[in-house]
Amino acid sequence: MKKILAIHTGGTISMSLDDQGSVVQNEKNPIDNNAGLGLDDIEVENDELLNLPSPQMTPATMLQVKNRIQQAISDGIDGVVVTHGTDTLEETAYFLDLTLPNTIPVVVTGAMRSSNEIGADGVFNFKSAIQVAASDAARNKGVLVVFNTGIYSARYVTKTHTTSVDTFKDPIYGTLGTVDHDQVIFAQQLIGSEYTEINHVVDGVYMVKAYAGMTGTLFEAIQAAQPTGVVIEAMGAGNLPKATLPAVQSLLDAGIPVVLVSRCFSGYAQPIYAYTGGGIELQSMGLVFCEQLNGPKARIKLIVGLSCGKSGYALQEYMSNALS
Ligand SMILES: NC(=O)C[C@H](N)C(=O)O
Repeated sequence: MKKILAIHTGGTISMSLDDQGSVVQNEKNPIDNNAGLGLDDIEVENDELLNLPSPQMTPATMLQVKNRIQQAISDGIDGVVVTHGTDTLEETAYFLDLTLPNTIPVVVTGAMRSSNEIGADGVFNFKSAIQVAASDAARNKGVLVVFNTGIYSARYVTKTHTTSVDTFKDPIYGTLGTVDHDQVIFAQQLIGSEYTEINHVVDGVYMVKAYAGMTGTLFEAIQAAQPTGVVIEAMGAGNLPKATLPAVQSLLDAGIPVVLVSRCFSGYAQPIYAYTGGGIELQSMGLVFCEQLNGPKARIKLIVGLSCGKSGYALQEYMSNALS
């Protein structure tokens, strides 16, 4: 019999609707008793590690989850499920993907409707995640996100809708697979995987989104805060308004790594344009293009890279390698 560890961290999956119609936290997690799962051939052990709405997750709490999983791997567990709030689920999932060895299945899930709402999706997603975590086919696929029958790579998956149960999508590659009743089916392989050992996380990695008419003000404020790194969600394929350039140059001159992604929902950030503020100029200034990641994920990767001591060329290579 496969043994799966379910690590609960909070979020709507652990919450319920009160008499006023507000979604509130519970002291006792309603899904940690395995009731109604109907999975007699899988042993599930529950660990209430955290009980946080996911906007309160931080890189430090992500590290706590990573350390708990690493301990479970040493203890010989067959697979791990992490339940999590959906707002920052993609960040924790990618953090785990970057920092855990790619061996046993590690599956992150959550819910969009709290436990006592009509059509609550928590138990269904929890069951699907356990099925994937217990599946041999899910090994060596990196950290996975299972939601509303879809199986996604943690590297690309993102929350696309504020309330729909069909919120998680991979805008570049689609699903890796699906959970259909008792079957776990994979249609795609994971290409490339790299894991980085860390035992602490750096602070001071900021993220800012570009907009029409942007000037250097936000970059100056960030520089005044003595950042360890900056991620910019640039426009289109990777361009910035020219009024931002002196302040961005000043960050680079101070030796602060500045990573560029696109603010577009899908596609790749690439140095294509040669006009002032275009990607070609930004790359020659020293900004690092991070091709396929969205802003929050590029920020997680920069935190992981800096936390394991990477700098200079090694950090640039790490950030621009699309397959880790
Ligand atoms: N659906 C959810 O889990 C959203 C909730 N605000 C959270 O992330 O904790």
